[in-house]
Amino acid sequence: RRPKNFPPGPPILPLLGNLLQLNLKNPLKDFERLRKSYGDVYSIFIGRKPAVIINGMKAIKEAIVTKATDFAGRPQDLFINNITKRKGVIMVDYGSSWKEHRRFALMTLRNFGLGKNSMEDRIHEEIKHVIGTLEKSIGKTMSPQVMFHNAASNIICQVLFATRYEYDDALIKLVVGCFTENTKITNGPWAMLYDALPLIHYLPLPFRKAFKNAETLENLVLEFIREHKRTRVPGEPRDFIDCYLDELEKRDGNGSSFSDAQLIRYTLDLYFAGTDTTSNTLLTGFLYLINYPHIQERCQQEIDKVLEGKDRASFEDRHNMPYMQAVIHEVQRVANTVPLSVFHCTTRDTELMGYSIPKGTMIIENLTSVLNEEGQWKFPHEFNPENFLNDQGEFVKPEAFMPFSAGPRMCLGEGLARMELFLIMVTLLRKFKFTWPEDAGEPDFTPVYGVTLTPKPYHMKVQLRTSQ
Ligand code: HEM
Repeated sequence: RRPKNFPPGPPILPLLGNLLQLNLKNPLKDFERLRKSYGDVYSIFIGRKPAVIINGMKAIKEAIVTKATDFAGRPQDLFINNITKRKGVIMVDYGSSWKEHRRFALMTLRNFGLGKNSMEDRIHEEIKHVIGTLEKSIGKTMSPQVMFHNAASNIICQVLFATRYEYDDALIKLVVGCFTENTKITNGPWAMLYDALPLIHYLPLPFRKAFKNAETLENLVLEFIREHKRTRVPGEPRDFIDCYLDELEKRDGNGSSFSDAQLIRYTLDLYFAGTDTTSNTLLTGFLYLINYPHIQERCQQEIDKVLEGKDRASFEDRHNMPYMQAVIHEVQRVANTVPLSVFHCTTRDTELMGYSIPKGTMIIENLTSVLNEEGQWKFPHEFNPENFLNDQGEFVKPEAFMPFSAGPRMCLGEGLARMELFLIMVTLLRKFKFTWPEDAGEPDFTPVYGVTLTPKPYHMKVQLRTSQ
């Protein structure tokens, strides 16, 4: 039963809750349908667990920005919490450990932006390898999926371990395999059964594979940490792990939440959060740009003009590229890369849009409902950079642009992601022309649902631009 004054929702079945009313392979359409019946704030039961779904900019902002700390928790009773051992940052509940670790990562990532071997240098270094891959495909068609995934993976590996891997490296294949399988298990029926039936936790069922994969990943990172401990020079960090080890030394014995075990999970969290998100956004971007050639050409004209005489783009150049900025933001809007954000949880009894929500309730912010919300966008249902341009052709960012979410739990890697998207897209569009292969049929823009939305695999034709 719904508690008193709880947000309304569809009738609940014993044990199953509303599971039968949702397409678990992709609930986005069901969420939209339920919004039409019950309003912007409604509830469903996932088995016996209540969850409040928040839709539309007004309600989402009231929750995660205005009542920020009330809604800044993470559920702690899910399968994924057992996999991540309640450490790291993404699934850690609101509290001092999360705060300390988040602050540390934000500061560290910001410091990488400075000086020699800055974040820009690291990204450009990786772009050279992407260009190398594309050059081998000139005049041919190629599938960009692995290339973009590896680029995003290598950029975050550079930040974490100051290392990059060849595109067919066995270690990276193992890492990607473990993460892919774990994401699938975590989103699948076995994780749901695990959550609903504690008695089955120790049975040899398919979800045990996820624990094994997690152990493999943790052992790999542990090896990196050991190697860093052997070779580091205190006070002269080469990468994120060195920075953390410096911090660990500084805090030693002060009852701090910093530890080797935290570092292992933190490293995995950052790797996981930083790869599929950026690479799926890039894949979506190129899918649209090759199918909207006039938009691609207009980007190239702007890039040529602004970068004339320069050997490479810098992130600062974005201020002189309103059209490119508009295109990248529009790509992020239609890509809707993390459609339901990461689940939140209320940290105390609270209220939202007149409803009462008890402490510990799972909160699902439906970012999809904001990124295509009618009334917030000039063209909510089409790919159109005009959504981010005013009448003078200047770049403007509407309030409803929240692919990184908002409030205290907002994406911690936003700065890095934006820099990657800008530098990669600008550099590649400057050098190459991308087209849809003549024999590829009609493009399918419908993404595949998951924690991140992924475009269906596609091929693109690569040509060197004549003006370069
Ligand atoms: C286009 C790329 C990206 C998108 C669209 C994206 C989106 C998001 C979203 C929607 C959340 C959930 C926020 C919430 O719970 O309210 C999130 C969290 C997070 N993201 Fe990203 N992200 C991207 C790239 C990255 C990168 C490159 C990193 C790595 C440095 C990263 C690290 C994180 C972390 C650590 C969290 C958890 C923050 C916390 O719980 O405090 N993300 N991201």
